[in-house]
Amino acid sequence: MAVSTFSSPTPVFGIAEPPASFSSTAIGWKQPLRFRRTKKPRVISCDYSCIEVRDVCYRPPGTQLNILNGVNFSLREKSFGLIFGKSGSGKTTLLQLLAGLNKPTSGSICIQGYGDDGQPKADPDLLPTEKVGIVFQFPERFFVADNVLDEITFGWPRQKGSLQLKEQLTSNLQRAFNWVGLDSIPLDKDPQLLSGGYKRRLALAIQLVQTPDLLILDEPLAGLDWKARADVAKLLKHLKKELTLLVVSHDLRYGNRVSSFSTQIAVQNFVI
Ligand SMILES: Nc1ncnc2c1ncn2[C@@H]1O[C@H](COP(=O)(O)OP(=O)(O)OP(=O)(O)O)[C@@H](O)[C@H]1O
Repeated sequence: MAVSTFSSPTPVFGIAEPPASFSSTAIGWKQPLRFRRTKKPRVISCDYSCIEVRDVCYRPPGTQLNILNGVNFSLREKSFGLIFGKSGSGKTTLLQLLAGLNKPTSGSICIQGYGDDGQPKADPDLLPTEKVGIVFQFPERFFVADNVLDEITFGWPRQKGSLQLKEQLTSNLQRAFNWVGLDSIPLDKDPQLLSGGYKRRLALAIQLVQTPDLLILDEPLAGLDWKARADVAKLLKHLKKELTLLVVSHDLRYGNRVSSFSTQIAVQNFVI
């Protein structure tokens, strides 16, 4: 498995050496690092932070074999990263660690702040798992409600005392609907009657209400037709302006085209 990161707002296909701070270790599958940069990074003279996975190993409890061995990568805020690797190489395991569903056996997952000189500003903080959103594969299969509003508010607190939190969530909901372009959809519509692309938008909105800093998407385009793929890819490109995106794919060809994840599909949309 390999991890690529991109910080360019407009991806253009290209290959470059990884920055010094970036390294990757093949996991299970001995694949050398593939790093594709889209453009020369802009030199931004201000502080910034990176989500950093440092020497992470994971061995499931009760087993003798590490699924992940010394994984390292750094993903700058508001950038787009891709985890790709063969089936069984450990992608899902890694995203479960990032989302806090499991803990690394060793190593750490943290946020490191840097000054404009590129030097770490202070000790890193552990990545707060409540700031990580995750959209699993085929999220629409897990829809439980019979209307859009109930679907999106399904996990909200039900207790009386949490009015302030609900107000905050409602305001976030409005923003999330605008972000993903769901504002024209009636809230009483059955989610199962939405098109494939709109179902994915709804799954994204559910996560965006919680205002994550990092949004992980497992195969976000899987099972969609070309139009819905173009639609969702365009949306992801838009979302990258607001938060950090990490996309997981088992399709190596998809990985090879990662830098055109947004642009190729946008071109396809343009041509058609
Ligand atoms: N709890 C566990 N105990 C033992 N082995 C496990 C456990 N969880 C996962 N594995 C094994 O670890 C390996 C990596 O699994 P993982 O699901 O992370 O791979 P993946 O890259 O996401 O695969 P895919 O692309 O097929 O979804 C697999 O061989 C899997 O069988």
